[in-house]
This record gives sequence, structure tokens and C-alpha cells, in this order.
Amino acid sequence: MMELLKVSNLCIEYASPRGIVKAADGVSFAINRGEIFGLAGESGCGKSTTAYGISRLLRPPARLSAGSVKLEDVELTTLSDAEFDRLRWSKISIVLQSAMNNLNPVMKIGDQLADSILTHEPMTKQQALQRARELMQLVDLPMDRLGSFPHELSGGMRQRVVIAMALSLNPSLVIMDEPTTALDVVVQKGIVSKIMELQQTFGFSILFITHDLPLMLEMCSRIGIMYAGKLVEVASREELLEGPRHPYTQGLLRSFPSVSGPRKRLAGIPGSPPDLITPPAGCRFHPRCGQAKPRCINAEPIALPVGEGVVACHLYGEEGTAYEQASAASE
Ligand SMILES: Nc1ncnc2c1ncn2[C@@H]1O[C@H](COP(=O)(O)OP(=O)(O)OP(=O)(O)O)[C@@H](O)[C@H]1O
Repeated sequence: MMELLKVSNLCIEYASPRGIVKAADGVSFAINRGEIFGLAGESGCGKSTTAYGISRLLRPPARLSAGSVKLEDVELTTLSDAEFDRLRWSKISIVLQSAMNNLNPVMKIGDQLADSILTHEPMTKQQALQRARELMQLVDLPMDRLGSFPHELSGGMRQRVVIAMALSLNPSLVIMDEPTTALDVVVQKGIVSKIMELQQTFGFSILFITHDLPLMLEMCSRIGIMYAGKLVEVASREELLEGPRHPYTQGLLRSFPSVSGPRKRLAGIPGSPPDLITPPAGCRFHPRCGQAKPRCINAEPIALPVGEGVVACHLYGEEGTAYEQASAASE
């Protein structure tokens, strides 16, 4: 499969009165063409920060302090704002949790769609409005809603407009940060199946962020798990369903009801995530990890390829065997 996006050693910090918050600390992963890649992890682990870093939406006090983001081999981090603006919507677009953050409250839907198209494509207003009509059809919204203001639409309808807008210039990557979280379950289901249908039709890649792990397992072919600013595991959906490797991923999956199979008591993860200004040394998860060893306290685990993905945990050795087995064999 061809790689579309490559994120390498992405480091993003926030300057705060208490000190530097390392919200993304050496994050690396790749997304293939036509792939839906998920980013999961507890609140505050750096998922949105990573998404904002990729799509150049970071604003002070946030700062990209290191790393590279390549989309179709173009380095995004060194582009000027004007150069990046030419790629926004046509190559990379973003759908945020609250549609109101994406929409102008005092502009009619049709004008907003047409304007966003006209900013990037040389065409007449009539042609742009025609494209806006096509987009409304794509997301199953009635044409007469082109004349509505955002507040006149339901939350689900607004999110459909935002999705239409994100797809208006056929981007190769759409970043979706909690696109359905603010919606009720029934509306959520409709939006998710629409996203899947559009992705199948147009073949764009998606970086999908949600707290809803069962939904993520349904939608994504591969998933990256973040903990305290670090990407601790990347695995295929099948690998995660069969048995996640990192103890944090194991705990995270135990915190959700199983999509299928018998009902069981949810276990959760003891303790809470660390302060990102002074994270623990060694493996950041070690204070909460039931499998922590002495080396986890001092030595930071590096991400090693295991199976179809990577895992950053001292339980795994060079060849992806459990560390315990690797060290037993060498004794
Ligand atoms: N403006 C800011 N100033 C200081 N710290 C910030 C700022 N914005 C975010 N952070 C911190 O950066 C870290 C990562 O936040 P981020 O929103 O990326 O996490 P997240 O995983 O997307 O969380 P959620 O799932 O709740 O959206 C958190 O510890 C958060 O407190």
C-alpha cells in the first residue's frame, strides 16, 4: 500500500505558567492511501494536539518544536502559511467535534460552501453553487437548506455540512477529530455510515480521533494508541481484537464493553494519567502498569516493530517476542 502521510518524531509543546507541557513527544506513524487510521487514548494524551500539528492549526501557546510531517512526500512543517493554504482543503482538510467551530454563524450554508470552493478553485459563483448543490446531495441534505443559517440546522445536519465542506475539493486526507461526539447515538450512526460510504466512494484517507474505542475498532484498519504524549502502540484492528500488546492498550480495551461476546465487568486502568509538565521517567505508564519491571522505571522504551505494527514497551524484545522470553533465552 502506498504511504500518504508520514509523521516522524513530532514534538509539540504548550508554554504554560507552570512550565512546558510536552503534549506530543516524538510521535511517529504513517497513513496509507485510502486507509482509515485511528488515534486513541485517554483525554489529554495529545490526540488533538497531534492532529492540529499535522493540519497546521496550532496557535500560541502551542509550538511545534521538532519533527516532520510529509504528505505525498511534501514536507508540511516548513511550508509558508501561503503555501500551506494552497493545500488546505485540496489535499488535507479537518472536521472538528463542534460543527459550529467550522461554520460561520452569520453566513448561509450555500454561500459558505461556495466561498470555500471559490477560495481554492478558479470558477464562477454559479459553478461553485452548483458544486455546493452536489455536495449537499452527497451528504443527504435537502437543497433548500443551502439558504439556511447554521443555527437553523440540527447538530447532525451541521456536521454533514462540515463533512461536505471538508470533501469539497477532493482532499487525499481528512482529519476527523471527534466528528460525532457531540451528537446523539442515532444521529451518530447515520453520520458514521455516511463517512464510511463517502470514503469508499472517493478513496480518501482518514485520521480518525474518538474516545469511542468500539467505534474506532469498527471503522479503522489500524490504530495508534497514545499515552501521555507518546505513541505507545500501533496495531491493526485484527491485532487489537485478538490481543493488544502494550499493557496500556490492554487496560484501555478492558475499559470498554466488548463489541461482541459475553458481557463482563469492565476493569478500567487504576490511577490517572501523569502531568505532562513533569512526566515520570522511564516508561510514562509504569506507575499504573501491573506488569512494570525495574527497567521500566529508568529506561524509556523505544518503539519496535512487532507484527503489523509497533510497540514501545520493555515487555517486548527486538524480535517482538516478550522481553521476559528474550532475557530468559539469553541467560
Ligand atoms: N492551550 C494549552 N495550554 C496548555 N496546555 C494545553 C493547551 N491545550 C492543551 N494542553 C494540554 O496538552 C495536552 C494534550 O491535549 P490534547 O487536547 O491534545 O489531548 P487529547 O488527547 O486530544 O484530549 P481530549 O481527548 O480530551 O480531546 C493536555 O495535557 C492538555 O492539558
